[in-house]
This record gives sequence, structure tokens and C-alpha cells, in this order.
Amino acid sequence: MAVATVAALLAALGGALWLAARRFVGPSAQRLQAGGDSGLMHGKTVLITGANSGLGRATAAELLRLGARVIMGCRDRARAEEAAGQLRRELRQAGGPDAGGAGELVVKELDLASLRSVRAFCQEMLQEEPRLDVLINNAGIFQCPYMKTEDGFEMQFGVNHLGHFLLTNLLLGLLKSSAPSRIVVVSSKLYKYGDINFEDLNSEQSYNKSFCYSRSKLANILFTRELARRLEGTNVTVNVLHPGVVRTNLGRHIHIPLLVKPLFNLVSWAFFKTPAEGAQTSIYLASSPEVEGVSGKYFGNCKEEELLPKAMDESLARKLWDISEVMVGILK
Ligand SMILES: NC(=O)c1ccc[n+]([C@@H]2O[C@H](COP(=O)([O-])OP(=O)(O)OC[C@H]3O[C@@H](n4cnc5c(N)ncnc54)[C@H](OP(=O)(O)O)[C@@H]3O)[C@@H](O)[C@H]2O)c1
Repeated sequence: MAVATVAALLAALGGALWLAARRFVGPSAQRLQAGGDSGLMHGKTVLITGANSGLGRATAAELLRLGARVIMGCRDRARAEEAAGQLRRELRQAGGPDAGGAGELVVKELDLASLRSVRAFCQEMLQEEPRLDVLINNAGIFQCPYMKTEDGFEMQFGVNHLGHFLLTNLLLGLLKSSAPSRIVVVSSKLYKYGDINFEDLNSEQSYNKSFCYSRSKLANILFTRELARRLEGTNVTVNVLHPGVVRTNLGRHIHIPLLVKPLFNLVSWAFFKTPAEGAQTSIYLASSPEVEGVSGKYFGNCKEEELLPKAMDESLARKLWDISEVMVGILK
């Protein structure tokens, strides 16, 4: 009797934990089915940063299936070519458009930790690509030890915010001439724990890897909202999203003790989204007719969500924009 009671209690506790965790990461995005019919993106060119892994790779797979020309902007050509080869094979096996020539994958080198690389990449884009319908600022680095980009910026702020800031600005002309066009920014719910300290944007005085990640993700949202304001009337929209908690390579800098690893793997298997699930909101914002004309909004699970006041602070967003322009030397 006592054993049965304990077992029942454990089952109830397990169930409650399961429900609580699913609630935290959001409903299974598989049910959201953001992608539409194959052919929906036919004739559209999409650029995805960090498309060789995790969410970027899953987003590329679906947009390719929908018929887009997908440009994978990646820092490591070998890793990107390998991912592109796998994606083409998967698509052929599924009898997708690659066999018939509708979707197309192109790999281009882009290191967001180097403004020189971002400029060279954009120059190549402007020379070779007649149009750009969707830009997905997806690449990201998470809780790394203190490191600097080639230009001397703290790595998370440099890659997650400044690299994408310069990239977007240099491609705006192409996006405008291809309008209606869209920009999709991948942020994180962890923005809630960040703030923008203009006195120490480079974290020289103190470095906290979690806080700096959150700061970079808050910067993604402020950037999106200020850009949406600047793009009013151009038919170029920009929205930002939280993908949920997703099983990807993002945690590569987190050290998990060997003994705890099996438990962590079990928890992530049970509760985290798969990359295909996590990518649904990116795919939705990139391709769905439902969001045509929608701009400056924050999404999770393919639905608009509320932001904390600090992420909607217009004067903070303007100040960050002005300082970012100076940091990346936008006028050079
Ligand atoms: N996974 C989650 O639970 C989660 C939650 C909230 C938000 N996000 C956001 O989702 C986005 C995608 O992350 P993910 O989870 O898919 O992680 P991931 O599997 O690690 O993918 C990150 C991608 O960014 C690329 N990248 C990193 N540094 C770069 C640089 N300097 N230049 C160009 N590309 C660079 C990586 O390239 P390499 O493969 O060459 O390293 C990789 O392709 C990130 O912005 C992340 O902040 C993820």
C-alpha cells in the first residue's frame, strides 16, 4: 500500500514537472506547422546567418523545401558545405524541389566577429545577388568565456548585436529594392535579465557571461524596434522572436560535469524543443502571409508576445543605435 502511494505520488510529481516544463518552453511547435505549401517561397532569396547548425539549419531546410534560394552565411566554409550537402540529400530523399531545381542552397563565408568579413560578405552579396527578400539574423554565441572580436568588442555583444547591426545596414538598400521584404531577428527570452550599460558596453570593467548574453539579446530587440521605426513606409518589415529552449550546439561553452551529463541529456531530450520545432517562429515570420506588413513586434511560438518596458524604451533604442553606428564605423 505504502509502495503504491509513493509510486502514485512520484507519477503525479513527474507529470506536474513535465507540464510545468512544457509550459516554460512553450507548446510543441510541431503543432504550429509554420511552414506552408512547397512553392510558397519560390522566386524568393533568403539569407540566414549561422545556417550550418541548430535553428539556422532547420530554418534553411524548411525554406528550401518551400522553394527559396537560401544563402547560408557561415563562418566556417567546410562546416557549411557539409551541412548544405546533408540538406540537399535530405531534400532529395523527401522528393523535394532540389531534384526539380526550385529550391537552391548557396554557401557564403561570413564571420560576424569581424567587421572586415561582414563588409566583404555584403560587397559580394551586392555584386552577385539581384534581390534579397528575407534576411534572418540567426547566428549567435552563448555564455562564452571573455573573448574579443577581431575589432576588440566583447564577443557576445560583438557577434549577436554589432555584427548583425552592420550586416543589416549594409544590406538595407538591397532589401528595399526587393520590397516587400522581411528581416527576422532571433533573440531570446533571456533578454529580460540584461541591461544596456553604455559606460561599459565592452564589459572591460566586469564580465558576467550570462548577463552579457542577455544584454546582447536585449540589444537585438531594441535594434528591431528602432529599425522598424526607421523603415516605416518602405515595405520592409522587421520582427524579433524567442525560439523557446532548443536542443542545439548553443551550449558549447557551458561545462557540464561528466556525472551530471546523462541527467542533462535526459532533461533536454524530454523538455527541450527539437531544432525543427524551435525554428517554427523564424519560418513563420519569414514566409507566412499572415504577417505581411507586421513590423516591430516580438514573437514566440508563432504568436505576438508582450515585451518588458525596458525592451520598448524608444530613447534607449535610439541611443543604442547611435552608439552602434559609431562602434561599427558605419559611415566608413
Ligand atoms: N538553442 C536555444 O535554446 C536558444 C534559445 C534562445 C535563443 N537562441 C538563439 O538562436 C540562435 C541560433 O542558435 P542555435 O541554438 O541554433 O545554436 P547553434 O547550433 O550553436 O548555432 C549557432 C550558429 O551561429 C553561428 N555563429 C557563431 N558565431 C558566429 C560568427 N562569429 N560568425 C558567424 N556565425 C557564427 C554558428 O557557427 P559555427 O557552427 O561555425 O559555430 C552556428 O551556425 C542564436 O542567436 C541564439 O542566441 C537559441
